[in-house]
Amino acid sequence: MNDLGVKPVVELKALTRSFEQGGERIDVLRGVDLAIRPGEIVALLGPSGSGKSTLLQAVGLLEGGFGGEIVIAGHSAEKSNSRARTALRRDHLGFVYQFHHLLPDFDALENVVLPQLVAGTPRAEAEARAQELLVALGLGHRLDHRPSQLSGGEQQRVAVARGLANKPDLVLADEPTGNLDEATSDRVLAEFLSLVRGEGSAALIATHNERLAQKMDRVVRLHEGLLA
Ligand SMILES: Nc1ncnc2c1ncn2[C@@H]1O[C@H](COP(=O)(O)OP(=O)(O)OP(=O)(O)O)[C@@H](O)[C@H]1O
Repeated sequence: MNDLGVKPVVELKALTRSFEQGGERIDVLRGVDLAIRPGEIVALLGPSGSGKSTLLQAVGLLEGGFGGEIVIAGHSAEKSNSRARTALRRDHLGFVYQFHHLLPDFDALENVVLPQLVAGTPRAEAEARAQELLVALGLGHRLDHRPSQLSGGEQQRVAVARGLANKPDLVLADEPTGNLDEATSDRVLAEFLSLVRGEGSAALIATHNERLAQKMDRVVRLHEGLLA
């Protein structure tokens, strides 16, 4: 298929980010260019400290201080005020955090329902969607369990469902299975990728794991502040 004219879900143009540490300046990102097409699953590889989380924070519009340009679904983040950036995040992006970010006082279903209510989805619709995602991830019998009553793999599946709940155009994930054992990590990642593919979302997934990265559509590597 000729994809000329297909608008990327995200475009980074000459993205830079520096930090001051002990009076010294560290240039973590030194001019990163990246475009992700709709539905494309991209692995972001790089050693510890290479700037993967920093890059994901830029795309997630979670922090300022970046140079260059970030364009989400055709909208330039620099030209948007904070309200418009919040809307861009809500309408286009999903975040899969590690499972310790789940809300401990809410059960699995509610953890997936809440971000949808925040986005304005009516409760009945949000509950149906949450249930559908959790069932697809094999958690149909765990809907009313709180995170502390779930295994690590189950908690991470809830985090996956939560990240996909609002049907994002682009899912951002930072080491989404990093704190699971190898077999569970492989299983949860396979389910995550299959769900993302089924939904037609794009994804940018940071990982140290070369083997897991090979299961994605494209691998990009951060090296000395640039993407290879
Ligand atoms: N808020 C900050 N203040 C100062 N330095 C920072 C800050 N955030 C990140 N850094 C530095 O930027 C560099 C990149 O950090 P980052 O967390 O993006 O790397 P990473 O590739 O995600 O690492 P890991 O794989 O270990 O999570 C590191 O040297 C880190 O110390």
